[in-house]
Amino acid sequence: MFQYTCLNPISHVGLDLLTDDYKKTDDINAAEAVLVRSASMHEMDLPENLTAVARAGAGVNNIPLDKCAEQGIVVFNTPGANANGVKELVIAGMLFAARDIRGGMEWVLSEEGNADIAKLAEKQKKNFAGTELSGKKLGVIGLGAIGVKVANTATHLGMEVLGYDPYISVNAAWNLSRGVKHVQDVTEIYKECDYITVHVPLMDSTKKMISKEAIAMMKPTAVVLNFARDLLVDEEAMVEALKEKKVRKYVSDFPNPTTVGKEGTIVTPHIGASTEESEDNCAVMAVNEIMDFLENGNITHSVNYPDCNMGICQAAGRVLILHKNEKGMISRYTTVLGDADINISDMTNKSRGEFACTLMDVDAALTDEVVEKLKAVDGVLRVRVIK
Ligand SMILES: NC(=O)c1ccc[n+]([C@@H]2O[C@H](COP(=O)([O-])OP(=O)(O)OC[C@H]3O[C@@H](n4cnc5c(N)ncnc54)[C@H](O)[C@@H]3O)[C@@H](O)[C@H]2O)c1
Ligand SMILES: O=C(O)CC[C@@H](O)C(=O)O
Repeated sequence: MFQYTCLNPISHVGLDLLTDDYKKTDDINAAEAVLVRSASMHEMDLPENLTAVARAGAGVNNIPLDKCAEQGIVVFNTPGANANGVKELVIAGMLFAARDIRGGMEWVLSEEGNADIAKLAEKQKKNFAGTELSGKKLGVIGLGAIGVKVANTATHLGMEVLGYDPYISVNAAWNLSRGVKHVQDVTEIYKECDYITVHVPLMDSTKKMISKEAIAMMKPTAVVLNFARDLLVDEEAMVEALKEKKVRKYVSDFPNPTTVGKEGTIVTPHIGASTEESEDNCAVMAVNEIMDFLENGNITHSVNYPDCNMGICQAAGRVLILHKNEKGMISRYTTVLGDADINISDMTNKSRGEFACTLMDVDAALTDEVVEKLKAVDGVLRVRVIK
């Protein structure tokens, strides 16, 4: 029986995949797996029992990835599972910035009960006029799951699209419309674009990447959209630029005291991924990742360990070892198993930065003594006997 806990509401479409071998607990100390969305895990003590954290979403800045890795806890995310939901809201964000849809709706509500509203509207509508997206230049910074979808859709709206991503994956490049111009220098986007949208992960290297200097390069008519994370933008500088009419609008999905209610801001309550479809997709992917990890030791879409997969175990036993990426680790495991007269029938070893994993199928079940010897190898962070 595997115990899991949810730190945020997770769609039942995903949770329903869990078999009778899984039990939900509210006690994190009893849980082997955590399912989480945006709840911050940075201040949490990570219990001994915990072996896996699945983020039902893309951004993992709410999870202490290295601390988890050091404790042999594998962290997963669900790449692309909510990308369409975010893309659609980004397009809505552009439309809300282009035309005063909200002002117009508020005016209509303020005239509730006015029998002459239809006539009055014809006079008032000039106050809510705007511009069209077609023919405008859009710059997309970060061409991953979301950025590619936004860029491709914008080409269908008649926009001229510039994309910037020095680390673009082969898969993303394949999916990118040929109509998108791939720029090497992000300042081209800052200087030339009418709409600039950012879709990169929040990391030390991307914090405040939309800096005061970047904002100063923008056109006074520019609209900046941020559906990634608020800390990616120097928002103090942004609010100042909006006040001085040096940029036109800032559309953000991350409410905070710096931006809410400030001139030129349009802020939504982190609802980019809040669609039935995105929530279901994320939950299904997260639950499948957790089940394959707990039942088979396979790692798919991890963000702190390498991916590693040997399918379903057909041998007498399987063991997963999470360890430091150091020289000589495998020879130490094979020595322990050889000394115990246990043959390895299949094995895979993968590394990612400082961390690595070794998955081994063996011809005999491992005794407690052998497991203790594997745990005692210097550099080993966790040993999980799968079978
Ligand atoms: N508003 C929401 O509800 C919501 C939902 C999903 C994701 N997000 C945020 O959006 C981010 C992006 O999501 P995604 O699914 O597209 O992720 P992704 O990993 O598929 O794409 C991120 C892209 O950013 C690129 N990148 C990294 N550093 C860069 C840099 N310095 N300059 C340019 N490009 C850079 C990467 O190469 C990658 O292609 C997430 O990390 C998350 O913070 C928000
Ligand atoms: O879980 C959510 O609603 C937000 C998800 C989003 O911020 C993400 O990074 O995937």
